[in-house]
Amino acid sequence: MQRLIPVLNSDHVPLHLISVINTLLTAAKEISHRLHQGSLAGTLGSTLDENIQGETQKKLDIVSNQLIKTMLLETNLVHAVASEEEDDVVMGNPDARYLVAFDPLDGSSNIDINSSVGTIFSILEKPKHPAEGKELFLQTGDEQVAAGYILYGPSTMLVLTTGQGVRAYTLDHRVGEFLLTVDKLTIPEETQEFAINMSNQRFWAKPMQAYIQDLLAGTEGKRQKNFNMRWNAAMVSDVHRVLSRSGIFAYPADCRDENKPCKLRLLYEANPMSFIVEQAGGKASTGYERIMSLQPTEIHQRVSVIMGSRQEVNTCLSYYKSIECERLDG
Ligand SMILES: O=P(O)(O)OC[C@H]1O[C@](O)(COP(=O)(O)O)[C@@H](O)[C@@H]1O
Ligand SMILES: [Mg+2]
Ligand SMILES: [Mg+2]
Repeated sequence: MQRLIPVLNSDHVPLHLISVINTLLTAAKEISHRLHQGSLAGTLGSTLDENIQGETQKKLDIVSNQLIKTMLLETNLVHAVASEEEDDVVMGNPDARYLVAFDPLDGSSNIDINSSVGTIFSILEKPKHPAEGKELFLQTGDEQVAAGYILYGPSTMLVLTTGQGVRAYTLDHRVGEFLLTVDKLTIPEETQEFAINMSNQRFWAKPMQAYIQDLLAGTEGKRQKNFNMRWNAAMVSDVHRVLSRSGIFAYPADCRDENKPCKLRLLYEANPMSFIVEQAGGKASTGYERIMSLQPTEIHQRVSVIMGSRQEVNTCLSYYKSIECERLDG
């Protein structure tokens, strides 16, 4: 089985970019170790703090953030980092080329129940125009030069794209290396499986309500087939299932809180996962526009997300085209 770095070399990925990816993986191996130690590592549970978005921080959110941030900045290859768990951008080497945005631990409510979580990252280059601080990261998803996630499940996996398709690697704990286990990940175009938090149903806009209603109607309804539902409550593992065996994943805008209509973050979650999904032949949209074409205005911006099997996403989007209603995400 091939190791990660020779694969990236054969894809002609620039050496400094390989080093940045490799640094992220060094941090991920440490996170994986601490997760596997569970209570023994003394890092389960919450802190008394909240992040900038008012969410309770788990101890492992903080530890993972610290590990990734410090290791990346120590390389001297990173110009700045932006993290879900940091209020502001953290500056690194002024002469370096790369910017890394990351969600250090995704699905962190799963930590204390010993269920799957992940790390998501997006790598950009310093823009050509003069920019400072947050402005550096206000680039569309199309500008990403690499994106990936590490899924800490029964095995620890890396799913990575540098814009040449998607490959999956599995961490061999005995040698401490990620080994290539899927050379070309592709999402089947059609599916009979969906992933959405159904408890928010009454708060969705009409198009999503109507679409899900037709899925639930099964063979007796318009779709004339039964659909299965799965929800792990960690985007990484829900999207990983979609990548592995087809499906549609959605966290649409809703009207629970008018100040926060969307849950998932554009820079740390939606853009990197959209890059991976599109590179695997799938599709990713807000319901109205392609996620990777959105011009970010804030680093912690949130966005409505619908992604997965191409034909199924198109079917879902047809409801947004045909049913008129006010947009909940403004
Ligand atoms: O609590 P819910 O509605 O099930 O939401 C789960 C969603 O929230 C998230 O956990 C948010 O990520 P964080 O844990 O990084 O805040 C997503 O991974 C997941 O899709
Ligand atoms: Mg997350
Ligand atoms: Mg997180």
